[in-house]
Amino acid sequence: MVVIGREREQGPTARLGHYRARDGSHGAPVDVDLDRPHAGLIVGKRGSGKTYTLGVLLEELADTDGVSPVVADPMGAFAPLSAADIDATVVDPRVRATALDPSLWCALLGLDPESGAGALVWQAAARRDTLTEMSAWVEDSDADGATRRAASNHLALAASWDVFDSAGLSSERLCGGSVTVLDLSGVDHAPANAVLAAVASTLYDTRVAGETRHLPWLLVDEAHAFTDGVAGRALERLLTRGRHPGVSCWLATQRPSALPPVAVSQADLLLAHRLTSEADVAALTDARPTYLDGGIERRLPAETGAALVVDDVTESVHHVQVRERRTSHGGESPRVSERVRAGHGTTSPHHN
Ligand SMILES: Nc1ncnc2c1ncn2[C@@H]1O[C@H](COP(=O)(O)OP(=O)(O)OP(=O)(O)O)[C@@H](O)[C@H]1O
Repeated sequence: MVVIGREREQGPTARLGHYRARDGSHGAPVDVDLDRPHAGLIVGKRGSGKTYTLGVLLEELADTDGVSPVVADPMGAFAPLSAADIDATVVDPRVRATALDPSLWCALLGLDPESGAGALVWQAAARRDTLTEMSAWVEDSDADGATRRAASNHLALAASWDVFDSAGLSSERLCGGSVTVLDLSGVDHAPANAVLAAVASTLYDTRVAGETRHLPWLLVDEAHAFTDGVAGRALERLLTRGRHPGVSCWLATQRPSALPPVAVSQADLLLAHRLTSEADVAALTDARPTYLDGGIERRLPAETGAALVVDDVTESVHHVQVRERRTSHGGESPRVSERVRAGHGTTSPHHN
C-alpha cells in the first residue's frame, strides 16, 4: 500500500483507490494521509468523478477517530449519507451572526468599511451577538438618518436570507466528530456564501482557541460558487493558514480557472480527473511545481473515476483509479430512462 500526503508511516489513512495501469488494470492500493491536515484540490470536467471522490473521502473520514468532517453541499449530493450506515447528519444551513467577524459582515453586505454605513455595521457586529440586536443597535445609534437607514436596509437584506439564527450551527456540532452535511441546495449565492464563511470561520477559530481536540476537515463541492463570494476570504484563510491550527480544506471544482491562484498553489494534494478546457489545464500548470516535467496535459486521465494525483508532500505523481463508494452517490444526473423505469412517465417503446 502507498500512502500519499506523508513521508513517514504513522496514523490513520483513507483508502482512495488503486494504482491504475495503462491497460486500466488495478495495481497496489493507494491511501491518503489523514494524520495531518491537508489542503486538497479535486478538479475535473462535469461528470468526471469529483463529487464521487469527495464522497469516498467522506466515507473514510466518517470511519476515522479524531476528525470532524463537514461538507458544503450545494447540489444536495450528500443528503443520502444520512440514510447510510455512517454517522452523518444533514443540517439546515443556519449560522450564528457572531461566527462572522465584522470585516466579513461588511464584505457580505457589499459595504465599504470606510463608508458611514459600513462603519456602522462593523460596530454593530463587534458589539452585538444577533442580527436582531445588530439592527436595534444601528437604529439607536446617533449616526445621521441616511447612514442609519443605509445600514438598516443592508441588515434587513441579510435577515431576509433566513440563514442567521442565534441557535444556528455551533462549534460543538461542527467539531463533534461526526459528519456534518451542510445542505445548501436551493440556497442563493449570497446566503450560501454567508453560511460557508461562518462555518469556515468557526472551524478555524475553534481550533485556534484550542476548544476542540478534533481536527476539522472542510470539504467544499462546486467550490467556484464560493471563492468569488464572501466565503472565498474565509476559505483562503483555511488554505493558507489552516494547516497550522489543524484545519483541512478540500475544494472540488470543474473550473479551476475560476479559483483564485492561491487555491491551486496552496493545495498540497491535487486530484485531477478528466479535464479538457485549455484555461482550466493552464490554471493548474501555471501553479504546479517543476517536478511535473512535461506538463500535466499529457498525464490527465480520460476515464471516469481515474485521477492524476500530485502530492507536494513527497513531490510525486500517481495515476489512481478511485475506489467505488460504499454509500449511495447522490450526484448522478437524472435520466429519462430511469424515470420511465420508476413509473414516473410514459414513453414510446422506441425510446426505451
Ligand atoms: N470512482 C468511481 N467509480 C465508479 N463510478 C464513478 C467513479 N467516479 C464517478 N463515477 C460515476 O460517474 C458519475 C459522475 O460522477 P460525479 O457525480 O462525481 O461527477 P462530477 O465530476 O462531480 O460531475 P459534476 O461536475 O456534474 O458535479 C457518478 O454518478 C458515478 O456513476
